[in-house]
Amino acid sequence: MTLPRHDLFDDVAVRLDGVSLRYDTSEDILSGIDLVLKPGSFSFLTGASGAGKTSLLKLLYLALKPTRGEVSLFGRPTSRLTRDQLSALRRRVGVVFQEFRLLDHLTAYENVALPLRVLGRKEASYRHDVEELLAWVGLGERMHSRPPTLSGGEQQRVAIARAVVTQPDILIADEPTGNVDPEMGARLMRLFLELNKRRATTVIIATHDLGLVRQVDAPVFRLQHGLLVQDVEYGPAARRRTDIVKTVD
Ligand SMILES: Nc1ncnc2c1ncn2[C@@H]1O[C@H](COP(=O)(O)OP(=O)(O)OP(=O)(O)O)[C@@H](O)[C@H]1O
Repeated sequence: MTLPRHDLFDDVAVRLDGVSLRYDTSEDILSGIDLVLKPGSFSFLTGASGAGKTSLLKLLYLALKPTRGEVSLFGRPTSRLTRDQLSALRRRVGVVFQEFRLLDHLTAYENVALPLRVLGRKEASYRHDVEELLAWVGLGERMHSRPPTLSGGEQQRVAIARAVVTQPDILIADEPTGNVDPEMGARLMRLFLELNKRRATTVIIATHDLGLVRQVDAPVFRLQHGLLVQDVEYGPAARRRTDIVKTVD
């Protein structure tokens, strides 16, 4: 019996096979990228400004189609899916955008609740969860404030709460600590780690903040000249190994 292709990859959250991306320019921004993210994994994506991090994330949350190659989510190749099938897959992916994309005329609470309203949920069924989530990200006191009156770090946390309120299987965050000080950056990182551990959410975070990357033992994928390499180990365990080598020397 021949299995449908997606059954072969059921233990994979995200898979890229030979993915290339070219905008309307002559050069590939991303070139022949292979990537596998296991369910429940936590990883970083780094690379210089303009290396293609945001572009790669857009492919992962199906906002862009690759020029060549295949993007599969949860074992399903996406290139031939209908619009409705793509929407269903996208609902399992939470995104924290680089520029937040909050609605200024809604309160923090309303912004976070919006994805649930769009899904047709009644407020009584989610009010408690949304309030609890806002308290979890440290915004219990500010939940009725509108984004323009919140600091960058507070807006960032609203964006994170909104991305996770539907309990996505995959969380994609683009420079989620770009607008906060190192202390807040470390706090946000703890939120991502907790989410990853509590719900086994697959998390991938694009950042060029290597200070942040060094706090966590997680694979680091680096984009360079359109290629993806996974050879960088920045986390505490990697540093301990380096220290041992130094001691032996
Ligand atoms: N819609 C687009 N049309 C044409 N070129 C684009 C488009 N979006 C991005 N690019 C180009 O693709 C390249 C990669 O951009 P991308 O935003 O993915 O990089 P990045 O690594 O996320 O950068 P940064 O760290 O500065 O956010 C850049 O040269 C950028 O100018």
